[in-house]
Amino acid sequence: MMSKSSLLKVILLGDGGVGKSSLMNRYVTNKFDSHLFHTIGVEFLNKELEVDGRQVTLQIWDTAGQERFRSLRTPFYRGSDCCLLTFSVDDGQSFHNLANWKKEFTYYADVKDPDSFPFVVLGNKLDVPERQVSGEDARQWCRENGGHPYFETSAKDATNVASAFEEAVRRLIVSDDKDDQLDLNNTVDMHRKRDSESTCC
Ligand SMILES: Nc1nc2c(ncn2[C@@H]2O[C@H](COP(=O)(O)OP(=O)(O)OP(=O)(O)O)[C@@H](O)[C@H]2O)c(=O)[nH]1
Ligand SMILES: [Mg+2]
Repeated sequence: MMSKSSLLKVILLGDGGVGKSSLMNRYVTNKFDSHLFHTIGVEFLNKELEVDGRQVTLQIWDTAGQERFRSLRTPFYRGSDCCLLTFSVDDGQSFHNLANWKKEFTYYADVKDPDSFPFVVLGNKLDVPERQVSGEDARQWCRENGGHPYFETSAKDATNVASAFEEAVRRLIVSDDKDDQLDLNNTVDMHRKRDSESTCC
């Protein structure tokens, strides 16, 4: 049950250089640095926000995408409420690697039901004219791999960055309310069982 002001852990995964750190920095500090160093391990920033009337503290975990840092980042996957699978639209290989990132996350985060886990897919660097990945190909991948929401973003000019993070939170609120509804229904069922017991004696 999400308390009034809930802490939600969102993790950014994807190839080195696709723009994960830039997306986090743009969203939290509204800054963009065109000479960012590669992330080593993980870093996180918090952001308070209100989505559909709910106060949320978003804890955004930014991970190192380079293969050599795999052992440094994987211990931090557990406990994530949402995973932002990130590629850049000017890097076809980073798009083809999305499946590997999803598999790596599912394994190390010990996700019980990957089909219902909230993944959101981000195609970053929308501002770069030389696209290697079309929006249609990306949307098709999302449809065929779990119906994940897809956003095309630019950390450089801030296009769609806030809406991508807010959609991730919205998904969590919706799924949490569904869980609550399920809990509520179970409580009501329990009540009905007691009635039937009382009639049998
Ligand atoms: N044109 C453009 N450049 C971007 C964008 N986002 C990031 N970059 C640049 O791409 C390079 C890599 O960005 P990072 O944010 O460091 O990428 P990363 O995914 O964190 O990389 P790792 O830390 O190695 O995993 C940097 O030079 C950024 O300035 C974008 O939306 N548009
Ligand atoms: Mg980084």
